[in-house]
Amino acid sequence: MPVKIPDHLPATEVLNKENIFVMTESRALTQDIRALKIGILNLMPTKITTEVQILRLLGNSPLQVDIVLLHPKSYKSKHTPEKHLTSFYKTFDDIKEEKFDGLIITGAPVEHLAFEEVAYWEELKEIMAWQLHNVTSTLHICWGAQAGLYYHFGIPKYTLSSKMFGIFTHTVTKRNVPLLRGFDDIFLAPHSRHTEVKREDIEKVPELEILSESEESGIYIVATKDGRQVFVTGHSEYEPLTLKAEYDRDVTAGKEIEKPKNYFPNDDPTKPPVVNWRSHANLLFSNWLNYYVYQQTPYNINEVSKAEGQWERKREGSQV
Ligand SMILES: CC(=O)SCCNC(=O)CCNC(=O)[C@H](O)C(C)(C)COP(=O)(O)OP(=O)(O)OC[C@H]1O[C@@H](n2cnc3c(N)ncnc32)[C@H](O)[C@@H]1OP(=O)(O)O
Ligand SMILES: N[C@@H](CCO)C(=O)O
Repeated sequence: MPVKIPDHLPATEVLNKENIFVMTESRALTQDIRALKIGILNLMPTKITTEVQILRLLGNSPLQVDIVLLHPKSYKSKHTPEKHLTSFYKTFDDIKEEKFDGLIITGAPVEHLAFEEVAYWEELKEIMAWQLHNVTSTLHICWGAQAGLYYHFGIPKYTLSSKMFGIFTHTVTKRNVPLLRGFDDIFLAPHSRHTEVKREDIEKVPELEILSESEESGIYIVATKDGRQVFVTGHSEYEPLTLKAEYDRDVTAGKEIEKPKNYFPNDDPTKPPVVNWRSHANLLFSNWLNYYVYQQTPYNINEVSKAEGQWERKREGSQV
């Protein structure tokens, strides 16, 4: 939430320059507040687990958030009970006439396929095209990020020689960006993927900025300069035992799999992992929700298509 301060307090200018959100008294008096409408396009096979992980992070804010769960109509999920989907989920057809303040597109275990081979690719393309004019900001996670970067900007994914699996150290590449507000200089986040996107491909796209990366695990956070699309290649939302579950699953299946790096104490899979990425996950989601959704989206949700990116607003010197 913004700090509300007197109109001409000198701190306003200093904090504005640091992108710390302050609201003058006159603006606060005229501010209307409503619940935010956030869609979660859940592409994971472990849908119920993913719901909990994402809702836990979205719930860590004083803002009211209305959640709409979405699944692809063009694909029949093998692992999620039909009853769960019919009870709690909608499809794109149900909501395409509506506007959303935010949309989250999850990961999916389909990296081994070309994007075009994914059963719901045509539907996802439609959703990604729709999102440009009907959602204020979209947060893409892992495969969702690769799919978004490919669909919107033609950025390819590359197969890694071994799975990027574990907890990795990241640094802030671009300072004073609201999404990274309060981030430590070095912070940790989980990765669990067989593919990557490359810096040189992203740097060719003028609309994109690399916000955070890791020496070991590569690109981590990329966003459009207007903040309306955010791409995160890791899984900050993962719970303490999620990587262990993936590791145990692959060991049981007799697959060749290395232990997740920097995860088990002394690299001993019989010991419970120590969580060191939770504070980062909470900050990433609350910054996105606050600065890229709440502060940007119009009070009248039907005007979402007209929402401006925050960088443009800042340049014009107007109050967000
Ligand atoms: C890179 C990232 O984004 S990481 C995020 C993905 N991470 C995870 O999914 C971790 C949890 N998943 C798992 O542990 C496993 O996928 C399991 C245990 C749920 C299932 O494993 P398996 O039975 O070996 O795989 P299976 O062949 O059934 O396919 C798994 C999933 O792949 C996806 N999938 C596979 N082929 C396709 C395809 N052609 N088109 C679309 N989706 C596909 C589906 O999501 C499918 O599950 P669903 O039908 O329930 O949605
Ligand atoms: N996180 C995924 C990677 C595959 O896309 C898994 O281990 O299932």
